[in-house]
Amino acid sequence: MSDNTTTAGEKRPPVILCIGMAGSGKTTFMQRLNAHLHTKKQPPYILNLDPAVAALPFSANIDIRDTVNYKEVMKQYNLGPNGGILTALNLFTTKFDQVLGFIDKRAPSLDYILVDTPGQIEIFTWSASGSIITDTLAATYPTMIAYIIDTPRTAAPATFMSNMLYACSILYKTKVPFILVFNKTDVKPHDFAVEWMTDFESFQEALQKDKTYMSSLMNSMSLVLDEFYSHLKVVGVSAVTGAGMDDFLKAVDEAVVEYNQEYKPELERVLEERRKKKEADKEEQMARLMKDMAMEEKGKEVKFGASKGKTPLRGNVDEDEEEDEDDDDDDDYGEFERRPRYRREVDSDEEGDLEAYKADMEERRARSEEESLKRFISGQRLE
Ligand SMILES: Nc1nc2c(ncn2[C@@H]2O[C@H](COP(=O)(O)OP(=O)(O)OP(=O)(O)O)[C@@H](O)[C@H]2O)c(=O)[nH]1
Repeated sequence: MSDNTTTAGEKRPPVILCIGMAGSGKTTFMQRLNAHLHTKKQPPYILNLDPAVAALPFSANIDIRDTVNYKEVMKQYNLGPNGGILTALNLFTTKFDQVLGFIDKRAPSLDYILVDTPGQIEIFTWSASGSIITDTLAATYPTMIAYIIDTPRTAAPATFMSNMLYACSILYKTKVPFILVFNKTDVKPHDFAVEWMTDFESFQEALQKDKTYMSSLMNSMSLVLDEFYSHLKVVGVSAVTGAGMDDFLKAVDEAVVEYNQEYKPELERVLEERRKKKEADKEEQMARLMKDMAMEEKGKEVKFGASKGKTPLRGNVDEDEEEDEDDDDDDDYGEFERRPRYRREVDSDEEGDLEAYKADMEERRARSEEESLKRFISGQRLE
């Protein structure tokens, strides 16, 4: 058994997301795995995310079809089958926090959580809801992708390459541990695939036999895939006979270790970075707010005099400062536009208004609490 408990002793069963091209045997594989785990007395918790599946050969604990009627969605939104499946998945994703709540409650008694995805692979792998579901699960549970491949149909180098490129794109998009499951090995063993993935030259040889214009393109792409193969776990299974199921569970254990050693620390680093950025943003906003408030206070003060029909004077200028004003105009005011107006009006014998204003200010000062007074003064005093 894998180490799937946290340091706090909470059990975190692995989540296996089954993904595969239509007809690769995804549903049959899920059925087989479910039966296999039942015989091992480790019944899995199953989520079905395919709203269009007519009948499931196993019972799902949470079924998207119980929440969203995909045919109704098609009718209501005037959509085709793919649009209907995508919209149904989107609607379901809006409730995924509740789904997670159910899983969290059951998690301590579980060993595995299996997720079946829509047959139209791109609806899950390239949709926002697919990413949200994967990321949400991976934030809490050791989550991995089991990419089901139809082995007999992948025996040609060109289809093999296409399938690998697709798998590669999913791996780099989700970043969770990845298990390549070569299914239908009862029809064709997957040894050729393992050889192509481990021995670059043997794949080159196979490519030589392909005389189409694609072969040179594939030649160069196979070089790129070399690095990708090193991140994969590969197993061969037969969903029909049950062969290879224990190998698959071993790969799951390895994927849990990989999740804990690579994905989780990276996730924590990203979360920490986000938290720090949020904090910095908050501080910046606060600083801006304080600055704006100080400006507002200045503005209010001008209105204060004006609203009483008085000279729109700048605030608590004490006498010493007033005396200084003639000497260093620019230093005191900088670009403060109200300054010339004040000077002009004081110069035009409005000392009466000034006296009234000062008395008013004294009254205000007396009413204010010490703290707000300090803020007021520091906001208004001329440096
Ligand atoms: N010989 C053999 N046939 C298999 C195996 N797994 C699945 N099949 C057959 O492959 C066909 C497709 O299997 P499904 O499980 O429906 O495939 P799927 O990927 O779920 O298909 P969608 O529902 O279209 O996504 C069925 O006829 C299965 O019986 C296997 O291991 N060996």
